[in-house]
Amino acid sequence: MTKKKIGILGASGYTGAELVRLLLRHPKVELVLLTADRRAGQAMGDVFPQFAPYELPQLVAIDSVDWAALQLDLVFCALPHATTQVVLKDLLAKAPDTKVVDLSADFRLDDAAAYAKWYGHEHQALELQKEAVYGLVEVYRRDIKKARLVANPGCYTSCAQLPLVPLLKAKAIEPDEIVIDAKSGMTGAGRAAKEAMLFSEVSEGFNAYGVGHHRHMAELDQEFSKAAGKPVVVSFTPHLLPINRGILSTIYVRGRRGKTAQELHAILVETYAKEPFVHVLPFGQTPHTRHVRGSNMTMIGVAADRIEGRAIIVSVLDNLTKGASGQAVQNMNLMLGFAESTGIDQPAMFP
Ligand SMILES: NC(=O)C1=CN([C@@H]2O[C@H](COP(=O)(O)OP(=O)(O)OC[C@H]3O[C@@H](n4cnc5c(N)ncnc54)[C@H](OP(=O)(O)O)[C@@H]3O)[C@@H](O)[C@H]2O)C=CC1
Ligand SMILES: CC(=O)N[C@@H](CCC(=O)OP(=O)(O)O)C(=O)O
Repeated sequence: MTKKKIGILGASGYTGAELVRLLLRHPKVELVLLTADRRAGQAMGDVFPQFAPYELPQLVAIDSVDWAALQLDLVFCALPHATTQVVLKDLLAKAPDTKVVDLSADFRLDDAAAYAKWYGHEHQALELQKEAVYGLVEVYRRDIKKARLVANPGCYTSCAQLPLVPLLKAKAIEPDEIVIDAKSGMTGAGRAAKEAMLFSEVSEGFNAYGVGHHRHMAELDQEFSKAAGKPVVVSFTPHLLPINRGILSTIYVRGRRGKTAQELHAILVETYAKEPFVHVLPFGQTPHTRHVRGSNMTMIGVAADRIEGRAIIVSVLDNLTKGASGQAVQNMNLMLGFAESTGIDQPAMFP
């Protein structure tokens, strides 16, 4: 079988490099286009020495790409939000048969007004915003298979949605009493240098940020409202953890109509019994970020709170894998008709 032709926009960033790492082992695709901005013109192996032993296309500037001539089967877009919508509008106008998995936040929100409110400007590609399918595979698998443009979910939001969406759909928890206390490793902030991200300023410390106003609340509200069948407003606080990879969310919920923590656990066990990338631990056990590092797995633990009627859920994933590039490859596998786990079934690196 001829291999599918794949491009990665933003291959010199963290999620772009993670895509290259995963796709080098994928038997059904070949990487024919890698783009960069500041690093355009360089070899991938010069930017990331771990790729020097492999044959890869040189990094090029997006402006130099002839989309109509290339006719790629699928493009992963790993660019900053806002830039993404301009680039993809142009790409899909010139190559309408190319499929796209977008890792940015640009196409995750269904509503133009919500986008403008949370991102501070009008969306530049409203038609594409309407067309995009939200790419959390465990929830939208059937729609993703038919989609041309998939909006890969956010890393923080995936970590919270995987335990909470099934519980909201089952009407097993109070939608108005969800509290998500989330901590992310530093690669979540991308590779572009910022003073606040220096080792000397991040190591041996810990802080909350975006308190009460982080943009990921819009994505959580949207997806939780769909799952609950009524508007949900969620409490979510992100923290910057001085580790490279990983997100751990501690989530506080109240069972509805007397549902116990054991019953919530049973719903998650049943929901995910056949899912390759979500593992629910035995009741009372909780996961560590090391259990998922470098893998596409999400691990979920449920325990009873001492406060009657409440439960504590702990969910972990690797922000660069299930939180971004692994999830994106899972989406690609569905969109191109491959087995869903192809190229992303490696277990975690430990320690
Ligand atoms: N990091 C994470 O854990 C997650 C990230 N995301 C999202 O994925 C996207 C990529 O994130 P990440 O890989 O972390 O980001 P990085 O900052 O690490 O990489 C950004 C990439 O985009 C390129 N780029 C930047 N500006 C432009 C521009 N104006 N035109 C063309 N190319 C440009 C950069 O090129 P160069 O380096 O050569 O300048 C680089 O290749 C973002 O939208 C982010 O929100 C989603 C989930 C998780
Ligand atoms: C640690 C850190 O800074 N994390 C980023 C989220 C990661 C990301 O870029 O994800 P999205 O694509 O979902 O926006 C943040 O808080 O904005």
